[in-house]
Amino acid sequence: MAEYSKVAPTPLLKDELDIVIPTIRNLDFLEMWRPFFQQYHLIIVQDGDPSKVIKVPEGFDYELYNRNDINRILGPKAACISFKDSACRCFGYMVSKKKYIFTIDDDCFVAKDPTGKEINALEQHIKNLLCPSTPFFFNTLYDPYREGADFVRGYPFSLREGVPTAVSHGLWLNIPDYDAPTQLVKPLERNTRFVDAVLTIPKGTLFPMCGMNLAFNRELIGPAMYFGLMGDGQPIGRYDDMWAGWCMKVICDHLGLGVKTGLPYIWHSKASNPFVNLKKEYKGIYWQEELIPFFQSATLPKDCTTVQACYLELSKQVKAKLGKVDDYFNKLADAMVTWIEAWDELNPAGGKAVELNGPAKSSK
Ligand SMILES: O=c1ccn([C@@H]2O[C@H](COP(=O)(O)OP(=O)(O)O[C@H]3O[C@@H](CO)[C@H](O)[C@H]3O)[C@@H](O)[C@H]2O)c(=O)[nH]1
Ligand SMILES: [Mn+2]
Repeated sequence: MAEYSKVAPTPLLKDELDIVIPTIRNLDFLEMWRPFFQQYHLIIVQDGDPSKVIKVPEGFDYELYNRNDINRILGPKAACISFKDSACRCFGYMVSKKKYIFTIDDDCFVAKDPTGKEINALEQHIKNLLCPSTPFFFNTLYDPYREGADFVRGYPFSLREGVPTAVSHGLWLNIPDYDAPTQLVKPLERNTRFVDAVLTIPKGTLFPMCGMNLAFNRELIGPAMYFGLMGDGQPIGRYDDMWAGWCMKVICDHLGLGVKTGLPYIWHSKASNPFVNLKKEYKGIYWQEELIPFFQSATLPKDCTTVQACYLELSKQVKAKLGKVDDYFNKLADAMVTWIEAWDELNPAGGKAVELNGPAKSSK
């Protein structure tokens, strides 16, 4: 079980954590994060036109991959990495060699808590990841491992050790991550509610995972964090993180790993165009009425004891049960297999990841 303490300072993990940023824009937002991010290595996944030069502010240690790099490193397997969609960020998870990942969008800024203090979102994610989760029994006083809280009366002592935390899902002030129809009917709605809580998502419960402010233990669950085929040439968009969240949660439940949501908050500054979003999402809005029952009833065999084995089994079930919903899911099932093949190629089991050709640019 990860070392954590209610009172000792949160470990920086600066040599064990990479920050992955998908981008089609400039990275000026890093200036606001500099106090919290400067000590960490950044993996920047440049989407769209690879000939565009993305300027990284001075003083950050980074590696940057554009589409040419992805194609060069993965060859034909690059087809599983989306183009012209934030889903491309998962390439950063694959090439990282660190134990932890934090991914953030380039229109997310430092938020303030109700006292006006700037929130170090990365520090809170690290706290969440180093602290156990409690998926088997709900603690009504929220996170029992937090200073000033504990397990409440009636909470089984046999369950109080908790389980390792695989994912920490943060939230957003200002522009909430709403779907296009909700954005259209509530264009002016802003999230001003700061809820001071971290919750373990109970076993057997799915949730809509947003990739905007997300951290995970790459060694525990990395191969399941495939942000599915979206964007250019695909019939759907803005379901990349949702797909990853559903697959990840089924696997975490099977392997006895925890998933948390709540703190930390970031300040989401830019509402993407609701009409463009509607075009990307509309098939997903009705497909998901079939996808959710699929994931809710998905079971994995006992002999699936690694994330890769679970993921490949899930891809088989996707093909068998969702292929009839739309041929897209046959393609997605194949892409899930390709993703695992590429992951294992770049991250040989047990060994250091193979240095395949390296990034296009880096600060080194
Ligand atoms: O083609 C693209 C578009 C964008 N990006 C980068 O991805 C993130 C998110 O982009 P943006 O903030 O414009 O979009 P949102 O609607 O706010 O994103 C939310 O919806 C989810 C869609 O999957 C996403 O995970 C959420 O954050 C920025 O960093 C863009 O630069 C891209 O790489 N390619
Ligand atoms: Mn955004």
